[in-house]
Amino acid sequence: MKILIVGAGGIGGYFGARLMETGQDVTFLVRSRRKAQLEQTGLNIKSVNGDVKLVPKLITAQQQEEQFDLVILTVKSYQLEDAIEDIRPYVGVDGMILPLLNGISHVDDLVAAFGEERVLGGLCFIETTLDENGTIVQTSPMNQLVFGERSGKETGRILEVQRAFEGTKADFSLSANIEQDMWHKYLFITAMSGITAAMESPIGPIRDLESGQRTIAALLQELVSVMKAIGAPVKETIAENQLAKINSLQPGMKSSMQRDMEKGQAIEADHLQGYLLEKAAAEKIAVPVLDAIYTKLKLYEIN
Ligand SMILES: NC(=O)C1=CN([C@@H]2O[C@H](COP(=O)(O)OP(=O)(O)OC[C@H]3O[C@@H](n4cnc5c(N)ncnc54)[C@H](OP(=O)(O)O)[C@@H]3O)[C@@H](O)[C@H]2O)C=CC1
Ligand SMILES: CC(C)(CO)C(=O)C(=O)O
Repeated sequence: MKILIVGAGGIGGYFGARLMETGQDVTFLVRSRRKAQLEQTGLNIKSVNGDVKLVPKLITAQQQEEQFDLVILTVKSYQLEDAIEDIRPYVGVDGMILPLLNGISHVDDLVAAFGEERVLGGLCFIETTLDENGTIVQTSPMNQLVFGERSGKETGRILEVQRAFEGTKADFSLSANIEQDMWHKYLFITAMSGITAAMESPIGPIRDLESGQRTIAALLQELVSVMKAIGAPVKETIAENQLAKINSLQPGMKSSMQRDMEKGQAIEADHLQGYLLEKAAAEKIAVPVLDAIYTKLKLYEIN
């Protein structure tokens, strides 16, 4: 299977490298600055699951006519619009697009651009960031990528993808309910990134405070009310489940949004918190904790 990974950043570089290690035919679509860096340094992963240095196959937009069976999209939400145009020539008529972005609304954008059939569901649980040399640093053991047909069907093509993902050092799992998994991850990350980024602290010290526990629980309840009001396929007990998950994370865990803020980089506030805030307004649901967190994130963006 010919695989194109769009972006060789934290998650794209990591999962791409894990696939390269098993001999998969992986190419990275990158922009010129990252291309020059990767040509000089190679693709370097420093990981609790095993370090690796590889020589990646690289292409840039409009460089060639080649088409790919599977396009794995790993850009940030605010880079999606450009990325959609850049990948158009590379998506074959039977090609599949597997987005790994946090959030949900990118699925609609991809379906609008490429059609229902082309777009799979996907998400990942991993903590990665790039250091000053462009090395991908992965700090906690979890490195899970979940994928599936959005219809939930076990199609021939999804089983082929599953075969291509076998035998890696990461945990690639096929889901029969990826739509729901994506909403659950969206709930988790909107709460986790909002809380850690707004409080400027890893999760441990926040949740150790009673007021921190109450804030996290209240935020989860608000987010779930909005999701249920707009008909998202979330489980009845999901707020409690996600609170338990947040309480079981390693205390030093940070979100990628928080790491981006620490580096002074752009954040995905509108794609994550902002999208649900808009839906809350449309549904006339009060979301005071989400309001406060979003305000803090917007102030970061403005300043
Ligand atoms: N990092 C993490 O721990 C996790 C992140 N996520 C989610 O995954 C997504 C990606 O995050 P992350 O990997 O951290 O982000 P990064 O910024 O590390 O990586 C994104 C990469 O995409 C590249 N890119 C952007 N646009 C294009 C384009 N048009 N063509 C080619 N390359 C492009 C960027 O390249 P350039 O250098 O040129 O800007 C950059 O290297 C986000 O939605 C995030 O929320 C999900 C789980 C965990
Ligand atoms: C919380 C985490 C690390 C889980 O994958 C994540 O998705 C992010 O920070 O973007």
